[in-house]
Amino acid sequence: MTKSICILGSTGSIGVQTIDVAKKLGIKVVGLSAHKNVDLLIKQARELNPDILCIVDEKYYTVLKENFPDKIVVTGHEGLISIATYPAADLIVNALIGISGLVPTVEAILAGKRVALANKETLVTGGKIIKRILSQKQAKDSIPVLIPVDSEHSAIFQCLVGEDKKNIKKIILTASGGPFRGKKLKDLQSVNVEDVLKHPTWNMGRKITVDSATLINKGFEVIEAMFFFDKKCDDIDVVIHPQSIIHSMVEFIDGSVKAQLSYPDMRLPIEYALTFPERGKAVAAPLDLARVKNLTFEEPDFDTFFLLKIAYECAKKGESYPIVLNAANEEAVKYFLEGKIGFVDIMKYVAKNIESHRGQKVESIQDVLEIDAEARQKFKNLVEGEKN
Ligand SMILES: NC(=O)C1=CN([C@@H]2O[C@H](COP(=O)(O)OP(=O)(O)OC[C@H]3O[C@@H](n4cnc5c(N)ncnc54)[C@H](OP(=O)(O)O)[C@@H]3O)[C@@H](O)[C@H]2O)C=CC1
Ligand SMILES: CC(=O)[C@@H](O)[C@H](O)COP(=O)(O)O
Ligand SMILES: [Mn+2]
Repeated sequence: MTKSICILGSTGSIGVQTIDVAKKLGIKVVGLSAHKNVDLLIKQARELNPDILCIVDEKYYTVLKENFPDKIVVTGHEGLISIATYPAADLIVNALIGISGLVPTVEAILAGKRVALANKETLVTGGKIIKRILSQKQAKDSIPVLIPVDSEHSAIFQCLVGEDKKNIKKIILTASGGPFRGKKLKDLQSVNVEDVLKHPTWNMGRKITVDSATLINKGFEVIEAMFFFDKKCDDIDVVIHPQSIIHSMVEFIDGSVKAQLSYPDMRLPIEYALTFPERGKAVAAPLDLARVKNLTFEEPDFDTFFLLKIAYECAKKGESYPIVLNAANEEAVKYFLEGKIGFVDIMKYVAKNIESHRGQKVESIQDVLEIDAEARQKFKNLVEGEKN
């Protein structure tokens, strides 16, 4: 059972819930990181007394150091690596957003750590490289080096305990459908940030909430599932399930389907990642299906939410395509949240970035980071070019 953890991104939605779960489980938190939210990081550190703290935005270093003169205080991207490889931690919880989580995941694995991975962009962008690194690491025991925190992948992981992967016929990812389920493109032209951030079932950070509204989040989860469970994207389906009670399913070759259910509460997959192969105390409310009454399912609308279709195409092509998809999307979401582009523009500009991309082989993390940087610049040129 995990005894001590570092949390990369402790001040975010997953990070805060991880602290709650760690406290309930009596797990020691020895390292915390934030990007800019130094006030919350100080509050968390006062309560948890970790050994090491990282504030990525270096202008807050002095504030942190003055508050914790006797602690290790690190900054910037290098600081994240210090947290990700901190000797006293059994397990690293990666709760960062975007590709910022990729190198810390790689460094943690190379340092012999297990990683509870919420940061799906790690596998979207670096899945091929991570898979190669993991294949070279002898698993110390039956516990995988990378444990999924993403609710769907945790659900699949739970369904696969005691199963032979060769008997998997299909993975079925469930999706809430987001705040605009049932809408058509013509209805989405004037939706604003507030509308987009009203997720119907989950309370999450801003970026993933926007990704759930465009459904690219589910596209990323298809790619994430490919790497977690060694399946091709053709064997990974998406079904719209508005209640978010079934967190995903596995269909086996004999036609039997296993599912994992609970109320939508991320503390459950977080706890499972921290306690696997045991189970912890119940943090999520016990499920009362009689109260839920209906569990409904629909086909995804790939025409309106075409980024899901594009994500499948990128998943099939692999190599640089998922990296460009993620980079363009990260930039587009940032522009949208800053009020610089509209909601439908997110999908339009990301699609344009992919259309004009000429695929490249990816052989190293350096390749990933270069392709990412190039794609971000191309996105900016595209948007600025259209504005001028
Ligand atoms: N929230 C959820 O319920 C779920 C989230 N996930 C995935 O988990 C990950 C985290 O999501 P969520 O908790 O919602 O995100 P949040 O935006 O709520 O939190 C992100 C955390 O990362 C820090 N951070 C942000 N940008 C950077 C950066 N460039 N470098 C270093 N640190 C950074 C933030 O610091 P600061 O606070 O200072 O900005 C914060 O601590 C994402 O990959 C998401 O897709 C998956 C399933 C569910
Ligand atoms: C809680 C979680 O895992 C999120 O990824 C969630 O699934 C997003 O909701 P959608 O199902 O709407 O994408
Ligand atoms: Mn998810």
